[in-house]
Amino acid sequence: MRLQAEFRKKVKTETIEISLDLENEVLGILGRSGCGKSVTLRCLAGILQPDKGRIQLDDKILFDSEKKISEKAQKRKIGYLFQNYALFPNMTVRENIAFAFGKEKEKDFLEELLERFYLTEVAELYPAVLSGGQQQRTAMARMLAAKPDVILLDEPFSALDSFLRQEMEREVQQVLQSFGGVSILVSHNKEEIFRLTQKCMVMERGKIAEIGDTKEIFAHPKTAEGRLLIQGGSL
Ligand SMILES: Nc1ncnc2c1ncn2[C@@H]1O[C@H](COP(=O)(O)OP(=O)(O)OP(=O)(O)O)[C@@H](O)[C@H]1O
Repeated sequence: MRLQAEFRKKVKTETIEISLDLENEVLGILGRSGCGKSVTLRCLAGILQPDKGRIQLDDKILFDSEKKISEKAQKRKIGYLFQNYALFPNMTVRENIAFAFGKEKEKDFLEELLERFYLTEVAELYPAVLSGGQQQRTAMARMLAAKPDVILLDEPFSALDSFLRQEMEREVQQVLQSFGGVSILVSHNKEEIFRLTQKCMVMERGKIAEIGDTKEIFAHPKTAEGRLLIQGGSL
C-alpha cells in the first residue's frame, strides 16, 4: 500500500501543511504540543477536511479539493486509535469489536481478535470496568476488525502508567509488524518513536521541519527543532 498526501488546513493562527509519500512503513510524528499532529491524522482519516490538497491510497483518491472528492471517514479503510480509545461505553468488549464489522458477521475473526488481544475473559464486560491495558487492547481489536489499509495511532500510550506502557508497546509493535502496511504513530515520547518507526517526521508549527529515516534523524537531526526534540529536554 502506498499513501500519498499533500494538503493544507488552516487552524486558528497556523496553517498545517503536509506532504507525505509512504509505502508499507511506519512513520513517527514528533512535535511540540499544538504543532498539528492530531489535525494531520484527522485530515488523513477524513474526520477533518483539508482546505486544499489531495490524499491518495494506491490508486484510490480519498480526497481531492479540485475534483471535489472527499470520501467519508467510514469508507477510507483507515484505522484510528484515539488517545482515549473512544470505546462505546454502553457496549461490551465483544459488541465494541463487532461494531467495526461490516454487514457480514465474521464470528471466527471476532473470536480470533478476542484471543489475540487476551480479551476472551472480559468479552462480556463494559469499558468502564476494564483496566487501561484492556481498554487499549479492545480499541486495537476494534481497529483491526475493520481490516484497515492504513493504521493511525495518536499517542497510544498516553493514558497508561509506565509498567503498562512497556507491555502495550510490545503489543503495538507486534500489531505494526504483522500489519505490514502504512502506519503513522504520533507520540511525545522520542524513545517510542525510535523503537517503533522506520521513518520520522519532525513537525514545527504546522509544517514539516524534517523527515527521513528514523535512525538517521535521531543520529543527526538537521534542524534546530529536530535537535531540540531529539537531543534536548523533555517535550
Ligand atoms: N477540529 C479542529 N478545528 C480547528 N482547529 C483545530 C481542531 N483541532 C485542533 N485544532 C487546532 O489546531 C492546532 C493543532 O492542534 P493538534 O491537536 O493537531 O496539535 P497536536 O500537535 O496534536 O498537539 P498535542 O501534542 O497537544 O496533542 C491547535 O492550535 C488546535 O487548537
